[in-house]
Order: sequence, then C-alpha cells, then structure tokens
Amino acid sequence: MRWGIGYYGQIIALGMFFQAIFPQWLLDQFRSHFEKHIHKLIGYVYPYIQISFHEHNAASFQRSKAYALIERYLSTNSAHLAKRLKANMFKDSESVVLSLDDYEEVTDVFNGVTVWWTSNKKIIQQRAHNYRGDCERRFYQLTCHRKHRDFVTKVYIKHVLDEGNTITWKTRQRKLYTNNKSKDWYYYSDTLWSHIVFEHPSTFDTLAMDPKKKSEILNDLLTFSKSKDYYKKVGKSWKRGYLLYGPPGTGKSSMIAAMANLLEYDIYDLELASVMDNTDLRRLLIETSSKSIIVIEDIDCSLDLTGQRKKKPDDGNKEETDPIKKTKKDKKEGSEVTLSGLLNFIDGLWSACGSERLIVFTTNHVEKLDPALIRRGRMDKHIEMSYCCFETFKVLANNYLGVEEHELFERVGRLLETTNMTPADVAESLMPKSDEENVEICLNKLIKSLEDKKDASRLKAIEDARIKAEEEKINETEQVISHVK
Ligand SMILES: Nc1ncnc2c1ncn2[C@@H]1O[C@H](COP(=O)(O)OP(=O)(O)OP(=O)(O)O)[C@@H](O)[C@H]1O
Repeated sequence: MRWGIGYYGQIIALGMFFQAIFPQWLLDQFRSHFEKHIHKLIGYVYPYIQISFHEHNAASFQRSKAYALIERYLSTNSAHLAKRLKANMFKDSESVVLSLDDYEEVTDVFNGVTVWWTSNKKIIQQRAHNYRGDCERRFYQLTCHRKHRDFVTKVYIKHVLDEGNTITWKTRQRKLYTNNKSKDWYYYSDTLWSHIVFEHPSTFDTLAMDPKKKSEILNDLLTFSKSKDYYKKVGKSWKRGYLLYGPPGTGKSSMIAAMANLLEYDIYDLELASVMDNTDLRRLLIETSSKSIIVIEDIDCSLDLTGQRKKKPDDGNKEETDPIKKTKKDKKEGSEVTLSGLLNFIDGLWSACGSERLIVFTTNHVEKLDPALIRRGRMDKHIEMSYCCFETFKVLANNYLGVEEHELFERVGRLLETTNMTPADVAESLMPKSDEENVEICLNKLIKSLEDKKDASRLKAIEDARIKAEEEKINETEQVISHVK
C-alpha cells in the first residue's frame, strides 16, 4: 500500500498554490496596465502637469526658502511683472520684491520649453482648543506639458532656484559693520558687530590712480573671487590680504569701498582700540560672514612694534562714577590685543572659518609696521597709494568737471611733476563751489593752489637748508672750541 495525497490531492494542492500566488500577480498586472492607460487617457484629455510650491513649511510654519527664491526669480525675469511695477511693489527689509497677483499667469520659456506660473492661495479652517479661524496658505503653481516633466523637475526648477539665489545675493543691501559700539550696547546686545547699510558710491571707475596699476588690482580681485576651486586645490583658505599704504587723502578708504562695490561684499571695519583682548578678537572674527572685507585702518596707530596695544589719548584719567560702567572700563583698560593675536587673526587656524574674504590693512607709515605682519602670505598684495600724477588728475577732472581734454591740462601736468598734492586736495580744488564756477575757473583754482604749494615747498626747502647750514656751523664751532680746550 502506498501512502500519499493521491492524484486528486496533488491537483488540489497545486490549485491552492496558484490561488495564493495568482490573484496578487494578476491584480498587480491589471493595475499597472490600467494605470498606464488611465494616465495616457488623462494625457490625451489634459496633457499638462502641475507642481505646487507652498509659502510655508507645513510642519514648522517657517517661510519656505524655495518659495522666496521663486518669488525673486519671477519678479526679476518677468517683463510682464516689471511693467506693472507700481501696482504690486512692497518693500521688505532687504530689497524691493514684486509679487504676482492671485491667479495671474506668467509665462516663462527656458531652453525652448514653456512653463506657466500662477500665484494661488488656499483657505484652510483651523481649529485648536482656544482658536478657531481661517488661515491662508499661499503657493506658486507651475504648469508644464507632461512630456517635459523630467526636464522641468530636473533642470528647470534647479535653474529657477539658482537664479533666485543669485538675484537675492545681488539685490540685497550690503552692510558696513563696526565693533565700535556705544558702551551701553555691551550691556544690551549679544552681537559683537553693529551695522548700517553700506552705500558708498566709490567704484573703480571713479577711483583716480595710474590706469595700469588700477587694472592690475581689478584683475587680481576678480581672479580671487573666481578661485574657490583653486584655493581648495592648493590647500589654502580662500582669503587674500591687501596692504594699502600712502599719505592721508590718497584714496585708501575710497579703494576699499570700490573693492566692496566691485565684488559686492560686506565690510567689517574693525577698530582694534575697541577690542578687549585676543579672545575678543577671535570672537569678532567668528562672527564675520563670508564674502566680506575685514578692514583695519591705520594699523600703525593700533599696535606698536612690540605688539603692545597703544592707549588712546582720550582714555584719560576721568573717574567713572557708574559702578557697572567702572567695572567694564577697568576690564577694557586691563585687556590688550597683541601682535601674535593679530597674526593669528589673519592666518591662524580660526581665520579659516568662513571663506571668500579679503583682509585689508591701511597705514600712512608702512615703515613702522612689523615685517611679520605684512609679509607675503599674510598681506599678499602691497598697494602704494601715491600723490596725484597726471593720469590720476585726468580721472578726477572727468569725475568732477566732466572733461577729458582742456588747454589748461598741460600746465596742470607740468606742475604735478614737481609738486606733491594728494588726490583729495586736487579733488577739492576741482569741485565747483557755485553755479558760476565753470571748468576753466576750477582748473585755474587748481593751478593756483599747485603754484602756492610749489612756492611753499621751495621756501620750506630753503629754510630747511638754512637751518641745516646753521646747525653744521654750530657743530663745527663746538668742535673747534673743544679742540682748543
Ligand atoms: N585716488 C582717489 N580717487 C578718487 N578720489 C579720491 C582719491 N583719493 C582721495 N580721493 C577723494 O578724497 C577723499 C578722501 O580720500 P580717502 O578717505 O579715500 O583717503 P585716505 O587715503 O583713506 O585718507 P586717510 O589716510 O586720511 O584715511 C575721498 O572722499 C575722495 O573723494
């Protein structure tokens, strides 16, 4: 006798097996087939797809970054929107943004693909224990043809967000920061820097200096700003030091403003005299942002050769009566920034926090600076801002009087060859002081002040020579007397 499930048993088992597998398989087959056809069918009737970008993140209620970038992109790239600038303009803290009216459509064409944007809103009823009310949810809706789905989701949206980022960066208001705050600020604020909007009009066009030198600096700056990968490749942090030196009024501050305007950087004007100690200096550094210029003006007045901080003349002996302020003042006077602290600030480990940064020192007396402070690698480029030469004068004449040529130019040129006058003084003479002062009057004013200066320096040279001769005579007489004795 044989034991087993038998012929019928085998068939039933097989049946049960297929029943277990097939329904699912069949259903899956059917669904995928069916869905494909349904999509095709919808595609024939309505061949477009829509993608929404909500203003607020549902979970955190924070404003969505993508929404803000799309807003920037649409407001700048839509000629249609630009036309009705007056209608929908509102000013946020940073810059002007144009918004799209509800349900208004804007068409955008990118690489031959057309998409349509609309601004929309949804009213949602909210019910919390103690709150009941409607809440408005705004969103942008992007419509495109179904066949461009991949291109739109993978390429176009990335393009919109990148452009939005660039526009945001370009249209933002730049800032001028300072660490020199009123004393009370220290008690009420956690931030080390205070700022105002930076709106200096100086540019490389208005900057008067030798054109060859100017274009060299311009190229240097532009190359720096595009060298992210290069700095990474050579293992250097992405920063560059500039030392600007020359007599007062030769345009050092104007140069810094022109640099900031060219690269669209913020400026951190660091006043070393207000920094308590090296730790404070490091904290200030950490709080600076990328794409910025850190400036220390008149560096020779802040540190002496031994690296000790100089006391401000008006620090004085005034007795502080307010006990809180007294403690603070005592603390400030007891602290100091050292040369090594400053060197660490420029190229120590901490200086690598943040990137794309320029560090600029200015001084009227380059010879007084410690060589360690200005060696290449720390201050990569040394720029001398000098007295006005003929080329410099031509830029100033164009800026202040709007002339490129004049018969008096030759005379001015000859005088500038023999007389040291700063661009600030030249600019002052060239600036018309009333409506009656025309080009000729202004140029004659400049010639007069150049001649006066030349005479004054000649007289000074004669006087110096006389004093020197007298001193030599006295020395000689003293030597003769001592010899006779
Ligand atoms: N090279 C220049 N090009 C254009 N304008 C200049 C130049 N130099 C000076 N000026 C004019 O003179 C004024 C003073 O110049 P600026 O403050 O830039 O000089 P500075 O060298 O920084 O002086 P200081 O050493 O005293 O700070 C500026 O407002 C500017 O109008």
